[in-house]
Amino acid sequence: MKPTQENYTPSHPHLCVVEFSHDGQYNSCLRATGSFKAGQILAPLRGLTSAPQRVYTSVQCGPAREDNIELNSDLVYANHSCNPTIAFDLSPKDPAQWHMRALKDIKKGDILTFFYPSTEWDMEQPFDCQCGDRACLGKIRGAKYLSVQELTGRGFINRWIWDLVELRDGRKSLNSRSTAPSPLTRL
Ligand SMILES: C[S@@+](CC[C@H](N)C(=O)[O-])C[C@H]1O[C@@H](n2cnc3c(N)ncnc32)[C@H](O)[C@@H]1O
Repeated sequence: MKPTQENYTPSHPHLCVVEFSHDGQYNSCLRATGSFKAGQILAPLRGLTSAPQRVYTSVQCGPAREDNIELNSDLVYANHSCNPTIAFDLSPKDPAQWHMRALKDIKKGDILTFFYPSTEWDMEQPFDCQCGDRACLGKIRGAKYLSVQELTGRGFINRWIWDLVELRDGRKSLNSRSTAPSPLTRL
C-alpha cells in the first residue's frame, strides 16, 4: 500500500519523510531527516507483502517474474537515480536480513534514491530518467537492457540481477542457475 498525503504519518521519521509534490503524478520524493554514513544500515525492511503483480510500486526480490514485494511504507517513495544514495539489499537468503543501506554519506535534507535496476530485471513501467547525473542512463527499463559496464559503479546490485546478467550474456548455463525456492516462501 502506498501512503498518501491525507492523514500522513511518517513510517520512518528518524530516517526520512515523504515530500509530496502537487506537480505531476510521480514527482514526490523521500528526504532524509538525519545524517548518515556511507555503509550504514538505515532500516530493516519490515512489513513487506508479496506483490500479486509486478507494478511501479513493487520491488523485485528474486530472479523469477513472480518474486516481487510491496514495501508498504514511505520507502516506496524512493526515486531512482543513476548515482544513488541508498540501496535496497534483498540478497540475503533470510528475508529478516533484508535492509536499506546508505551508499554514500547522506546529509539531512538529501533526497534518498536507489538504482532501480539493482532490483528490477524488466520493469512494467519504464520511464525517462530525470536524475540529471552525468552518468545518467536515460530510459530506465530494468537491468535486462543494461550492459555489465552500465551496471557497474552504481554502488550495489542485488545478487540475482548479476545471476540473470550472466545467464543473458552466456557466462552461466540454465543448469547452474540457483534452484533455491522463491524468497517469498520465507516472508
Ligand atoms: C515507486 S514510484 C517512486 C515515487 C514517485 N516519485 C511518486 O511520486 O509516486 C516510481 C515512479 O516514480 C517515477 N520516477 C522515479 N524515479 C525517477 C527518475 N529518476 N526520473 C523520472 N521519474 C522517476 C517514475 O514514474 C516511476 O515509475
